[in-house]
Amino acid sequence: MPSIAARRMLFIGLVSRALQRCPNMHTQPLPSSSDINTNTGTALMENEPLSSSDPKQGHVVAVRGSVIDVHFPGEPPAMNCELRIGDSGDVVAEVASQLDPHTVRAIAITSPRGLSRGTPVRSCGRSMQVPVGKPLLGRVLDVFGNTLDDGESLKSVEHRSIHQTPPTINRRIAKSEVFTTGIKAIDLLSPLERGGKAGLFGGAGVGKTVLITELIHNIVGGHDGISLFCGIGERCREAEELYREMGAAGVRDNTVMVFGQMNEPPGARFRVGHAALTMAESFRDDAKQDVLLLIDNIFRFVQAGMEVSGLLGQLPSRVGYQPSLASDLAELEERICTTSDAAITSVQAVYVPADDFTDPSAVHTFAHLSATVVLSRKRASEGLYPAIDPLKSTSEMMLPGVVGDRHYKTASNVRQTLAGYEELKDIIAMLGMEELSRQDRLTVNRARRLERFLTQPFFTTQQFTGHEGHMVSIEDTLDGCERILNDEFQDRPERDLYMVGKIPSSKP
Ligand SMILES: Nc1ncnc2c1ncn2[C@@H]1O[C@H](COP(=O)(O)OP(=O)(O)OP(=O)(O)O)[C@@H](O)[C@H]1O
Repeated sequence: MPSIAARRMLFIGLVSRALQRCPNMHTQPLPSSSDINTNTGTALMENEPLSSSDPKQGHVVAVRGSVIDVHFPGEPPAMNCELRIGDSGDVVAEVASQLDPHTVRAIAITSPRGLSRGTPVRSCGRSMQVPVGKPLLGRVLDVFGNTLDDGESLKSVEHRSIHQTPPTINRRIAKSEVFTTGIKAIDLLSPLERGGKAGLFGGAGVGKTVLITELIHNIVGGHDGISLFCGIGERCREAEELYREMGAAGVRDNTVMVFGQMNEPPGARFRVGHAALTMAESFRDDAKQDVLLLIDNIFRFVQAGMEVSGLLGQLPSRVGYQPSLASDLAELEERICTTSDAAITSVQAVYVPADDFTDPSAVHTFAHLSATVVLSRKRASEGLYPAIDPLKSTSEMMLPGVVGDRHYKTASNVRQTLAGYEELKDIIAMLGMEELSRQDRLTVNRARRLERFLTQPFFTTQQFTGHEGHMVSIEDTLDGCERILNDEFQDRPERDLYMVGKIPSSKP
């Protein structure tokens, strides 16, 4: 057994040998912030010719997947500065760290295919920019603001940096106003906040995308502001479907769609949320219009950040996530807020890996939201769609002063009844319904009818379910729940309440 001193010597030897092999890796002190020129001068025009004496020009010294090390003879560009690589500047990268006074490490936002050592690089002298303003309406864009539809290019439109600071505290306002969706289970148990952030949490295939599409259908038509859909790391097919559905619903003219889907490099998926927020902020701050921001899926943003962090060689933190998970997420989420000008209301789908709600990505996302709608695999397997878990879904709006006494009381009674049924399930499984007291049997009867009443046929699923879609007002939802809790449907079959909209009034 070698002594501690011998083991320490062995470790030091290994480290110094590794450092000799990669002389660029952290052997030189990182420049202090005063060494780095943050004002990197005027931006280079896209097709400006390169000149070998240009201090903004450098060359590639190493390429490892999406990680590109670039040497600049002069001062290196600042963090987050956009780099154009290759003679035509086709490959775009963003400065992610500085290795020594003349070398930066960048993450490719487009595919780095074809790059080699010595390839010329020019610094744009500014961070990545996207187009903003009214010309974006009705368009489908990528992370750079390039159009993905057949319409005109947006190159001549005003551009703005994707990196913006969140509004200061004195510009923010907090209002408690409910944002109705027409979906019974959401409006009753976890009402969304106007100008707030709501999350739709669920594992794979429990109905997040269907729910977000239905929200678009129900809200966008009645919303008199702008809607912005941001697709992060999901399937390209979903983008195409959404584009068609928006056209069919006649709401595309007031909508902007931005996509960085799963076939794009991690750098693009990591930055597409920032690009979408810059566009949303321009509508809020300049046009003073309310914005509805739908994000599918925020977990993919976290995942892209994890990939970028791994490529940069950072040590992973808990469950393999990037050490900067909390700050990456906060940087994005804190920009979504309501100011005295207008509001950004956001609904975000959150994939929960392996249905584990203690996963750091889910835990950190929870912290930013004012309403959480949790989707349950068990309910989905029973066909109780939308598979919203009534006991786990919550909202900060659920206060008598905000939603009103009647709503608060009905929602509490519904939860209590469903929680009571949950507790009785084990006893029923072991001993059967006969062994329950009369009161418990009544609870089971009400709870099963409530569960069925809270299912809802969606407009977006009517092609394959055969049930016609319904939007239900909160009054009709409260009325239906109260009638079930008052045992009006005690003797009616449960299936009569399954996949219906409102319950028709019994009064003539
Ligand atoms: N409200 C609903 N009514 C009927 N079927 C539904 C409903 N919601 C979801 N489903 C069924 O569940 C399937 C998966 O839904 P969806 O694609 O929305 O899941 P997801 O959570 O977004 O999955 P992923 O994480 O894989 O993207 C749908 O194709 C559909 O068959």
